[in-house]
Amino acid sequence: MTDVQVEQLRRLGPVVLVALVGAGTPAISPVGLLRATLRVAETLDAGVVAVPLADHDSLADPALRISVLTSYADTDPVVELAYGGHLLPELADIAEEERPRPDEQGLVLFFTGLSGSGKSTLARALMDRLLEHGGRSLTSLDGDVVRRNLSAGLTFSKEDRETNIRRIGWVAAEIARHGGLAVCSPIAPFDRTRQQVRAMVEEAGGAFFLVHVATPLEECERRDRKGLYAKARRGEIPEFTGISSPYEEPLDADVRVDTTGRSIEDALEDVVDALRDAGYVDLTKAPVVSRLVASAPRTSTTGERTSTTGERSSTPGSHPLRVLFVCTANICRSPYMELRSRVLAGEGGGIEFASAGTHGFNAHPVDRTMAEVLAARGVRSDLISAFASRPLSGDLIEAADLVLTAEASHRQFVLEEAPSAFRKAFTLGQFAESVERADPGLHGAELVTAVGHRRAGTADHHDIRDPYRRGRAAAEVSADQIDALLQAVLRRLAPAARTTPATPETGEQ
Ligand SMILES: Nc1ncnc2c1ncn2[C@@H]1O[C@H](COP(=O)(O)OS(=O)(=O)O)[C@@H](OP(=O)(O)O)[C@H]1O
Ligand SMILES: Nc1ncnc2c1ncn2[C@@H]1O[C@H](COP(=O)(O)OP(=O)(O)O)[C@@H](O)[C@H]1O
Repeated sequence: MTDVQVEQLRRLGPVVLVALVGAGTPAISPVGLLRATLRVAETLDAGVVAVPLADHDSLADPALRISVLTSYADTDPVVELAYGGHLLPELADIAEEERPRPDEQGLVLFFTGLSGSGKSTLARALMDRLLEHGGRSLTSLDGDVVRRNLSAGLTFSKEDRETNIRRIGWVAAEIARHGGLAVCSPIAPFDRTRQQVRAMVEEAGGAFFLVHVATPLEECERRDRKGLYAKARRGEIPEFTGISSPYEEPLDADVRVDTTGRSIEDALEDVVDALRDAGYVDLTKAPVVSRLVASAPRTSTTGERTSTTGERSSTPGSHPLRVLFVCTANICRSPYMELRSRVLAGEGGGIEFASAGTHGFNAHPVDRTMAEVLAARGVRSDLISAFASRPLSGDLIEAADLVLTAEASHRQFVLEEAPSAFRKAFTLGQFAESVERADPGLHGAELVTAVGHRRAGTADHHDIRDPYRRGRAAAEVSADQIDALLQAVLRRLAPAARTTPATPETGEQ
């Protein structure tokens, strides 16, 4: 309440102050609002009534607010407070207490930059760090993914780009309003639209943190991962940002990162440091362990749940859990994982296993050496000979509930193909380490969801080296490593299944 408003009240004579204290007060909590109203009433000839109202903030429904107020007022006039003025000094302490600490405030991390500058890559790497850290609900609004869903059908005209960015801004602001953290990574080439997003987020009580991925056009064009720059230069794509459509460099970025000649980890540190210095989140500190399980939403028992990132997670009993293993060519490590899992999980585990390769051939058999190792470890020869390799596709990732890769580079590939899979894609080693840390009471799909919200970081020792063409001994080493990890994972994913010992001597027949 401001000095202008109190003056207005004084002129009215005896008044009843109606504090609308329901959900939907954007800038102040119901308790804060009531405390402030009572304090102001002390200085006036005023009574106070607290009325809970579901959503009186909604400007779309002023009729509700007015009808509630008029029914309280009966025949007395209803007066709305004027806008403007300065906050009363006697309310400063309440306002101070109401202000969320920066590390609790809703937060929008907005990456902007040219196509190929590294926005998605850095945003994904940051999300990994945030997920390892835990403690905050996290939503990804990647440019490409938004274009396929929320903004499907929009073109790249100036007008449609602005609509696209405002949509992202609106969703991000709603996430921030509820204390969540949104990571957005569109090109967002226009300063005015970025400013609009900033205003929307701040109006919702959130903080807006702008990361300018300032990789120069020449470097983006040199990378040209999707071949779009070449097409744009040939005139095959009109209005291409940087070539035939402008990119307005931000002057208000919280951090500016040029990724040229730098590793992803190195470039990410600039963002991590800036976030820490701004007081929003300190990813250089130890993770928030206590929220490990509490923050992970449980799946409901009534059907499939679609998360904010669009990935699907199965409800126990609704369908078998679908696990997809991924390596390079899908002839050595991932077939081993797939076929060996079937043996280790046995019947009744409620899990379906599949595999694919980031550079998989179509319909190649299992590598001969690995086939021998599989046979020696109890996998039936008809299963081995029926195996046919295949390349990884977006559809396969989409259909899986859990994607486990041999190496971190495979996981990176998966996320480039399907950025929204970030909660369900892990290296096998990373997932095994994560399940060890998760609530021991969680299994199956619930365990996958929990680990998706809080996982171990990736580490070099998680990678399973490629034994292809390195002889039987190398294949055995990889097989031992995989077996140990599969045992750790399967006994938690499917505790009801019989999980056989890992060693060949005692292997399943
Ligand atoms: N004409 C044109 N200009 C720029 N980009 C184009 C265009 N046509 C298609 N693409 C692909 O779409 C991705 C950019 O979409 P955005 O939604 O982020 O763009 S914008 O913010 O609305 O300007 C962008 O993806 P990223 O490379 O991930 O940025 C491109 O792959
Ligand atoms: N330091 C770095 N940070 C981010 N990306 C990098 C870096 N170095 C090289 N790259 C590569 O640049 C490309 C950036 O692609 P992407 O993240 O999809 O960009 P954008 O989302 O901006 O279009 C990726 O192939 C990535 O591996």
